[in-house]
Amino acid sequence: MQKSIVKIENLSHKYSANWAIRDINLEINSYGIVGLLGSNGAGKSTTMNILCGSLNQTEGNVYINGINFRDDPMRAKREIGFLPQSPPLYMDLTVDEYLMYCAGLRHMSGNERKGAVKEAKERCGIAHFSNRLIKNLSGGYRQRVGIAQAIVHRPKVLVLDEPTNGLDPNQIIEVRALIKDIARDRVVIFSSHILSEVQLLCRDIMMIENGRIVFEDSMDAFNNYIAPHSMLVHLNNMPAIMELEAIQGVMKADLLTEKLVRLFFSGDSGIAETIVNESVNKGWRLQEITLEKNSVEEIFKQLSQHQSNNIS
Ligand SMILES: Nc1ncnc2c1ncn2[C@@H]1O[C@H](COP(=O)(O)OP(=O)(O)OP(=O)(O)O)[C@@H](O)[C@H]1O
Repeated sequence: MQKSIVKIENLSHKYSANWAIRDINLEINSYGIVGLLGSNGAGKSTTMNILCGSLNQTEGNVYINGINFRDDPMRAKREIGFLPQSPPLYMDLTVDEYLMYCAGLRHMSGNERKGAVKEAKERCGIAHFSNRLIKNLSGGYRQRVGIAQAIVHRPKVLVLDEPTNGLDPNQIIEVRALIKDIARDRVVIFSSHILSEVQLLCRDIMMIENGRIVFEDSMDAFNNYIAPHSMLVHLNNMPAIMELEAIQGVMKADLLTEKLVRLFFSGDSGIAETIVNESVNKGWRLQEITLEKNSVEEIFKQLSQHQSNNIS
């Protein structure tokens, strides 16, 4: 049977009296980016810290390449790289000094270190800053150095806790491109509370809310789940509601004002075009159509609701 690259089994963690995460299960069997999405305080950092061996869980097991963290933490840690929310950088070291130091912390031999640092710098696009003090780098380049320290020992699993937080828009684009490239030959677990970022980068998505998984599936399945199901239609000559509800694909029409109606529809993407055609044919004088997308908060609410309905 093929070993999972990452397997999390019934993971729970409690800080003093309060459970921060409860019964998290996850299995990753192929390379690519898995997004961990959750609002503030949902339990992302707790999950990631346990996954990297920085925090000892209260209950459950974490396996990296089949190695149980509890049984052999040293060997499991060799397979994993971690960039925490605040990158662990030494500002008064140069990029080379810092990465050599990190390779040493990863128990790489003297001979091995030089090649590994060179490779990590090239992969992260910082080779030209080898002798620059870290404090003299921009935020985006510091983040690249943070990613380089996390991959210097060539781990097959990389965990990034909100890696684009605090960067300017150009730096965000560059760091995202770097993460995409790095995920070609490893698993990257990436946390964010920005839905659009996770949608852009990730192959799979896991959503946590109040310490519990509320959604876990492919990005495609998620996008289907959150596809808009309603639209606002502004018509100068509003027809009877029954006439609107008779349009194929329209489930329900709610009249909001004399000229504004909300139409609920099933998953059909051609519905807007149908409305335009009907409006032209019947002289409804269409002014505007707006698809109504769910906000992240609404999605969390729906998913949490869905989960508690399933439990009860
Ligand atoms: N060291 C700690 N001691 C006590 N409670 C903690 C500690 N760290 C986190 N918590 C609590 O555990 C819960 C989960 O926190 P966690 O930091 O894992 O969430 P998060 O999803 O990473 O949030 P954020 O996006 O704000 O970083 C929160 O209720 C938080 O207040």
